Amino acid sequence: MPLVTADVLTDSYDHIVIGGGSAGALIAARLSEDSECRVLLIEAGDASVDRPSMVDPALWFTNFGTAADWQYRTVEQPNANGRRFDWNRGKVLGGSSSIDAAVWVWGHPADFDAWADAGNIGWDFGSLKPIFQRLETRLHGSCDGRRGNSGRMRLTSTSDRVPLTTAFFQACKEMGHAVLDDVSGPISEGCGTYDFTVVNGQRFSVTRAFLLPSISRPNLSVLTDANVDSLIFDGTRCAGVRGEADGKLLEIRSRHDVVLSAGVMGSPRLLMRSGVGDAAELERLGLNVVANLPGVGENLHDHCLVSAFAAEAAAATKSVGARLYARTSDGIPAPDHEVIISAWSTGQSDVPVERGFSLHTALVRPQSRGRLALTSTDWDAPLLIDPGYFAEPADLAALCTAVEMCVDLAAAPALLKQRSGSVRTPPSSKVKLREFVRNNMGTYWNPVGTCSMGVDARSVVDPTLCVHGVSNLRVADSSVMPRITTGNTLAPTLVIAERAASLMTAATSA
Ligand SMILES: Cc1cc2nc3c(=O)[nH]c(=O)nc-3n(C[C@H](O)[C@H](O)[C@H](O)COP(=O)(O)OP(=O)(O)OC[C@H]3O[C@@H](n4cnc5c(N)ncnc54)[C@H](O)[C@@H]3O)c2cc1C
Repeated sequence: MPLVTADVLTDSYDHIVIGGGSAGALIAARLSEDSECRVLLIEAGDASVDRPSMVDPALWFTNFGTAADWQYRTVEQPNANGRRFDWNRGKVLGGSSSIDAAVWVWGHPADFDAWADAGNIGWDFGSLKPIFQRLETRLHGSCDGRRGNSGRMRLTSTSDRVPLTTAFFQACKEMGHAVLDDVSGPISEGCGTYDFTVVNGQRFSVTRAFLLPSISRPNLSVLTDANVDSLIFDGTRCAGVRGEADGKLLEIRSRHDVVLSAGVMGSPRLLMRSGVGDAAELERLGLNVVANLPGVGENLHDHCLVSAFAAEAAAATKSVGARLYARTSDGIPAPDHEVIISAWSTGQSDVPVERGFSLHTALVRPQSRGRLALTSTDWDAPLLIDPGYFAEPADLAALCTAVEMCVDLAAAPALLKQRSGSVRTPPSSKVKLREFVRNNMGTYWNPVGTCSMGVDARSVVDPTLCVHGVSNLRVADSSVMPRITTGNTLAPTLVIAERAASLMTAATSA
């Protein structure tokens, strides 16, 4: 891969993009389509995306705890019986899209309409739908005007139905849920198959989709193994970045906007280290205040996932690729939980892992909010990461109801036929079920929200993704989501990135 080294960098570029992850890789590729625009992309991780653990999507979790994982860890969660959680994030070109589970889901239209209703003009579903379509190519399955067929992200659908998939759909039907064509595009209530960012059995990450086809452009410089330490400000104008690569200190200027795409932890961290954040908190740490933005690091939230049910399967099966979106109560604008069926069993029980199946459920419209903060100005100091799991009691209640719905689903006649031998069910008493959920839930790897987009005093970026109170600086990644989407977060993050690139191109050519 033609990458640059620190010694060939020039003193300034038109744009500097910090973080070559999902959003940053796309933005750098898009901005460099203008051959007059010199773009520098800086990534802390390396470029070895051809290691087997990244090429084979089934090995995604084997990247955990390696050098390609930032290996963040939350603080103790009082509502999860004091447990701490490992939060994996990709530290490699392509970022978390290089180590994720490769599921592709747009989200529910109500998610984006709620962003727009909060004052974020242009972020309603109707406006974003063409961007989702423009991003994707669905290699199998119908597009029928709803989905895209000429975008860079190539998707494989799970259209080959193993008996377990058919039984899952039948059981959903028996429980009164709709059976849909697919649940990968705009989410509706019901069950269906979904798409993966996988082509011919290999991961099709953002690096492959966007960066590799652009990387030999003379106006695009991609520097890996380089850590950005802070932003340079001339007054309140962001003028460039400071960092380190190959043991060399870097100080590089940017003519136009610097784009912060360092992810849900990296972006607020760099803002705060550079003097943009809650003034009192920054002063306490001895940092100079450039802009008082109390919302930086606030609004951290995540989906949480629990394995609800496992059973020995009547026949071994390989892949499933189906899920259900449903509601735990009436009166909410969209489904609030997702049920995933997997062709292996999980949990501590005598159900054999390889010859079992499981139902997992995730709370996909959580109300709880946490925060991220610096603990010190030392780069190596751990971040304070508090997702605030179940800070709102309604979240625990909803996840318990979702687990009960999984148990009922597993008892529906169609799935009952797929079971043989041992099963693992959660406790039936309400009190014990709450304990079960507190003790067994974990991250669904979708944290967002720490540089929230909006127009109120707690927001960090405006609807054009420009940071409030300073100039020449945008944030464009999963951190700007004001509230999490109902599905996994890669596709919406790429929509944010596409929109950021369009807004920037329009601004520089104006
Ligand atoms: C294990 C796992 C499984 C997941 N599974 C799915 C899934 O199946 N489907 C789905 O839709 N979503 C999934 N997600 C979520 C999805 O991957 C993320 O929402 C999305 O990739 C976030 O993109 P981002 O650009 O915000 O951040 P990232 O992709 O994490 O990119 C941030 C980049 O910035 C770099 N960086 C950070 N700090 C600095 C610095 N100081 N200097 C230079 N570079 C820096 C990082 O190294 C990284 O490359 C998963 C995530 C994980 C971790």
